[in-house]
Amino acid sequence: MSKIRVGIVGYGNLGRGVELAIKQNPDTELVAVFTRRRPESINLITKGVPVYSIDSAEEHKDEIDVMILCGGSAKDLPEQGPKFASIFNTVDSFDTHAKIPQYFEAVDTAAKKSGKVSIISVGWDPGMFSILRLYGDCILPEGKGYTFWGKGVSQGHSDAVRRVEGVADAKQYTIPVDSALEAVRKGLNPELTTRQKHIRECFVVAKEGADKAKIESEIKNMPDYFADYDTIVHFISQEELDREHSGMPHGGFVFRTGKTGNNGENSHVVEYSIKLDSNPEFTASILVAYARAAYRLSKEKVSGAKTVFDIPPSYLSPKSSIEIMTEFL
Ligand SMILES: NC(=O)C1=CN([C@@H]2O[C@H](COP(=O)(O)OP(=O)(O)OC[C@H]3O[C@@H](n4cnc5c(N)ncnc54)[C@H](OP(=O)(O)O)[C@@H]3O)[C@@H](O)[C@H]2O)C=CC1
Ligand SMILES: N[C@@H](C[C@H]1CC(C(=O)O)=NO1)C(=O)O
Repeated sequence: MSKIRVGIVGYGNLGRGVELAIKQNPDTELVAVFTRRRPESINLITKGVPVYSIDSAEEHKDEIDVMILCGGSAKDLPEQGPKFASIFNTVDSFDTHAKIPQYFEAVDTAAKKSGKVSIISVGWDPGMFSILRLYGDCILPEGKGYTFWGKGVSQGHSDAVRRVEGVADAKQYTIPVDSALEAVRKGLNPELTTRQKHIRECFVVAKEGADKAKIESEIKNMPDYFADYDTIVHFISQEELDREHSGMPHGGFVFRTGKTGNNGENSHVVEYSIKLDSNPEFTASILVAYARAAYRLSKEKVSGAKTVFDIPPSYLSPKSSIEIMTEFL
């Protein structure tokens, strides 16, 4: 059986994660990586896979079944998402939550015109956690939903900080407020603002001569990323960032608390959790599973933009539904 031919656009943390995830999925193969940098400067883990300039991607459109877009959501995907949807079947991890509606429309217009399928905002949040929130909302309509992340490294927020003028490198930690988390776990159904649920802590390497006060202000006031949070900014050296903050662990929780019964006499607390050693490698594994779904949808001549809500779970797996249903026994 022929393998699903995958391309990667953008070779950063997520791009490397996808390269590794493809090795763990025998029905897929990595065909090529596309980058905005000099291709010869990119050292892949997989020998023999070509690296091309992003500008040459269309020349390879007949060689690739699904292109996985690994650019940053803050600046890259708003342009790359629609552009690549006009040429390839795509999967991406766009995670600027507030901007997902307009991103969906832009990608949908391009994909419908090209007859391609594009699954957007794939990952764990948005992505898997979105699905868990939907289940909770549907199953316990008389209830409340809560999402907590961390403590861990948000790739989206770290990427957004790295794009600030004067920043050479950065990592952002998301820290849940313990008292909020415990109140939810106890089923107290607290009313919590965004600011009451998480703190954001950034470790930033400033470029030589950069205006640190301006950088700090731009971070703390950044709409959709930091403006609604209490944010701490530390300026450190590149050596310290590399030494103390090289990992990208993360994790999170999705809760649903609700009542059932004639007079709401029965209470329920549903909790899902993940604990990740590598945020990018875990996210990449989700992207590759959805690349399998995009491939199957393309064979059914489906086109346009889709979210994770539109994808039958069985399309993620190389196994049959019945096999999956019983294999845990
Ligand atoms: N939905 C979800 O659950 C999740 C979503 N994400 C999303 O994934 C996005 C990508 O994250 P991540 O891979 O960590 O971001 P990176 O900063 O590592 O990479 C982003 C892009 O920057 C370029 N790049 C990478 N390294 C360098 C470098 N050393 N010098 C110059 N350019 C570089 C690459 O493009 P090029 O090769 O073209 O230069 C790459 O595609 C995040 O913005 C986030 O939105 C991440 C985790 C979870
Ligand atoms: N999209 C996130 C994945 C989770 C983590 C997160 C956060 O820490 O704010 N929000 O969603 C990421 O880029 O890591």
